[in-house]
Amino acid sequence: MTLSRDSVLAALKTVSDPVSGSDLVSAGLIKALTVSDTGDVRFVIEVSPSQAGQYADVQSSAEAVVKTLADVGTVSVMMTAHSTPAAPPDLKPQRAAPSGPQKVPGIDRILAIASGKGGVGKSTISSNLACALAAEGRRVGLLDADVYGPSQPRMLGVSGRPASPDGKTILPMRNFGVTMMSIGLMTNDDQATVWRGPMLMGALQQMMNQVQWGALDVLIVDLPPGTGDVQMTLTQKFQVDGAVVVSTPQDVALLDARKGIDMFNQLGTPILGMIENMSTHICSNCGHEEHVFGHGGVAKEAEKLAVPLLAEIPLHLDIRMAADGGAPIVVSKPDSAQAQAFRSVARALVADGKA
Ligand SMILES: Nc1ncnc2c1ncn2[C@@H]1O[C@H](COP(=O)(O)OP(=O)(O)OP(=O)(O)O)[C@@H](O)[C@H]1O
Repeated sequence: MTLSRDSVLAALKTVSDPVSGSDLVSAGLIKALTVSDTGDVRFVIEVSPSQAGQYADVQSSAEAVVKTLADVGTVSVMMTAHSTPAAPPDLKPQRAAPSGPQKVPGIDRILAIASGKGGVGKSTISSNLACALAAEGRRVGLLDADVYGPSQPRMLGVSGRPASPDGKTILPMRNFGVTMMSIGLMTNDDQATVWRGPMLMGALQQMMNQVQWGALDVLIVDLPPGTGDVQMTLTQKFQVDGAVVVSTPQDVALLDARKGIDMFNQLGTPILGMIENMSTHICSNCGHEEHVFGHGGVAKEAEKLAVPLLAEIPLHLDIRMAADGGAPIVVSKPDSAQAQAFRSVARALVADGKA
């Protein structure tokens, strides 16, 4: 027998909601419930912050009741709060320093890889850069925060669900010298689309603080495309040391990249530079080069925005095949020109003390 979602929900129905008087499930407080094949259970209890005090014992009661179920594995419960409307401005001088972005213990630097538009190769760049930094001897972590299309497990050739032997911390995956965790591995495939702000915030914090990253020189965060909740939460809660913005040379991708750069500027995150991906197409048969998406667009944009152009990565069949095959080109064809393009970005970042 394997543990079913329904039996977990039935158990949670026996825990009463101290505010509405009904139970946690009927009150709609249980979110993002997942039950793995091995019976590991995770869910979020989402409450209003003004009422959070009344829920002091609810988290432990919910955990306890699920733990009594047959065939249950580890049980991981998170409590999150809805955001409330902003309070009226306090015109008195502030004494306590506002709690700004925090450093994560054990992680020396956080590097965000962003793009304005989807499908421009942000995840491909993240995985290759992570492997290239590992090849430079750096202790590298890769957090796949792309809730809408997590791809790092496939790109790094790892599968299965992350284990949590003590029910509190999560063991990351590891391959090619890179320690990897994906938010996508915490949910069922169809759940990612219903994630909302507070849940994302809770999940991102869990990824940062509860994953056993070990000591890292750099944690690369592969962000979802655009300028949404994940970007905001990451930069507001954690000290992000730099962002790399990936774009193709096309006008439409560049327009979105500009919005991304603008967002990081507003949030005070240093932009380390831009990477032009799919810069030029190199035919894998004859080596002929053509500029499928135009040429030099990102270089011009980088100059205009006064940020460095870190690399121009060609559109090459080998890069796509390596990504789909679960071993990034930096690992599978380390001597190729394409792999060397990633290696030089990694070397430059290390030389600048950025990674
Ligand atoms: N330089 C390249 N040459 C060949 N194929 C590439 C290159 N860069 C990316 N690709 C391919 O393009 C597709 C999209 O890339 P990727 O998933 O990295 O993009 P993304 O920006 O992370 O997308 P999403 O927004 O969906 O997360 C993948 O199939 C990948 O293998």
